[in-house]
Amino acid sequence: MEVVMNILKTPVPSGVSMTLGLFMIFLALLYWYATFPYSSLAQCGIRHPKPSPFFGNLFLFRQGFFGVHTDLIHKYGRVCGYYLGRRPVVVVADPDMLRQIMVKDFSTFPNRMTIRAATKPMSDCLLMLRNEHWKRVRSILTPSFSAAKMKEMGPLINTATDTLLTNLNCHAESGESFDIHRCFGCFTMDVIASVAFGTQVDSQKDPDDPFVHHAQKFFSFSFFTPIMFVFIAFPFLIPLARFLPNKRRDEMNNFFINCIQKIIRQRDEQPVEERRRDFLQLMLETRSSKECVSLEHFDVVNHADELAPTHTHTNQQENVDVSHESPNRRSVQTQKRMMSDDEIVGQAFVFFLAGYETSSNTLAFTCYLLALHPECQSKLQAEVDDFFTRYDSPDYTNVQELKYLDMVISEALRLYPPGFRFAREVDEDCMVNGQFLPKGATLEIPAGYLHYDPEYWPEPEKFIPERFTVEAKASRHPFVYLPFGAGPRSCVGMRLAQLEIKMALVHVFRKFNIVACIETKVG
Ligand code: HEM
Ligand SMILES: CCCCC[C@@H](/C=C/C=C\C/C=C\C/C=C\CCCC(=O)O)OO
Repeated sequence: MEVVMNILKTPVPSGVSMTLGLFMIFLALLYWYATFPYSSLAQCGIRHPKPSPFFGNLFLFRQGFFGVHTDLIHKYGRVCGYYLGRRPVVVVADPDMLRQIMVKDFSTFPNRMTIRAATKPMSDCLLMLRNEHWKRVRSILTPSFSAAKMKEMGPLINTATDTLLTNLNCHAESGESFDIHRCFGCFTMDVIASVAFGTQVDSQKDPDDPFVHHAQKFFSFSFFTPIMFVFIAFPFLIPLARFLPNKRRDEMNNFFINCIQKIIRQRDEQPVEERRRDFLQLMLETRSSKECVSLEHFDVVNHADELAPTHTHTNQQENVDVSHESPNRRSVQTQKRMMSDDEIVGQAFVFFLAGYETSSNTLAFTCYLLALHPECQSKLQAEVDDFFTRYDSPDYTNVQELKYLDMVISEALRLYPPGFRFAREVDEDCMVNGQFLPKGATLEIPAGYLHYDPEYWPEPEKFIPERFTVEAKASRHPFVYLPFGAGPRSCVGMRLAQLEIKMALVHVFRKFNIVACIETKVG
């Protein structure tokens, strides 16, 4: 008692006890902040791995998405979850549920995952736009990828292919091994610059072409940087991100913005009759447009067209009627068919990037697979040789006769989908196929996982173009093969991608055999 009394008698300075008290309250608040978001998935009955405070399950993804998706789905089921920082993510690998989300209930899920750290011009591009803003821009752009427009692109792509063949011929004659992916990157950059912007970039002739250099800089972005961890743990700080110095990001953004603005100035200075009706011109003409664009029966890129028979079975696009949208999202069904300068630059930016990276990867992986499967390569070469007994050169219409080529490309896209995962946002609490989905969650579509799901793809690791015969396609669920996504928000550039890939490969396999070399990483 004596000791206790002595202790009680010793007066604690009020400043120390106050600080101690405040510190304890701070710790309690910090613990609450660090843990409170991590109940939403469990409340919906969505199973998920145990999240860590502040970062959730972020660190699962250190080695990429594919392995994590496979582990999560095997352990927690086809509808499972995780926390990307504080953001609840529902992984949906149920094909029927995907059909509902991406097509049937599209008006409930029209938006992608929000990336609040995005800066201009990325933040103005179609990938990032939302709701009526997205619908207006998408409806303006869709016609530039119509079948009629693709027919006009054929000669331009053939010109770029001539340069590609010249370069490949130099490599062939040298007898040296070379990086064919780099050749294809320069080819696809030339194609997108030419067909979309009427600009000869000629990156195939300039090994240090600035367009290719800056596009590569964009894709070398690393998500796991110290400052990203701060923003993931404290997302309310993200708006500050755009004010933080980021030399690499700003240099890349400014390069594309300045180049695109220069191309626009050159186009505006051209006599009207000399202006080519390309993708850029279509956007520029909306600056003074008085037209309105109807959004009620929103037209989409129809995957059931003749160029991509692969997709006729997967996820045929219907004209989606979005006029029945929920009251709080009922949109104005017509809007001014206009685009701001920032929107024009934003679309040009994403088309350079998307047009460069995805198609060049697909070309390179297709050649890699054919190099490792010479019997398939010979079968394709036989089809190509037969094609050239009937035609002098490929175009949008006649390439559709090359059925085996389409099967080879489809199988390459299954094994190596450039868009291996993409997302939709849950803007309101809702139910899909009996599963409650909470507002604010992200729905993640694991295309890469679906493409290797043994339930739909026997021996999924094997390269078997015959998986895409008409009969095989008809017997498979359409939403287990999503190389270009599905529904009104699917890839707007699919037709152009398919056309340039097919035209390039027809020319390549008419003239060359592709073989692996000692540097080829097989696996
Ligand atoms: C092999 C080539 C390509 C592949 C595999 C591919 C794949 C994809 C995928 C998976 C998506 C997301 C679809 C969804 O969320 O349902 C997408 C969206 C998009 N792609 Fe592609 N793409 C390719 C080429 C291109 C090209 C050449 C362009 C432009 C010239 C392009 C422009 C876009 C745009 C703008 C979007 C966003 C569409 C929107 O949000 O409305 N893509 N692409
Ligand atoms: C939407 C994911 C697949 C996009 C494939 C697209 C290529 C785009 C090229 C550049 C954009 C780079 C990254 C996209 C950043 C965020 C995407 C939105 C987030 C999400 O939906 O998960 O090919 O056409």
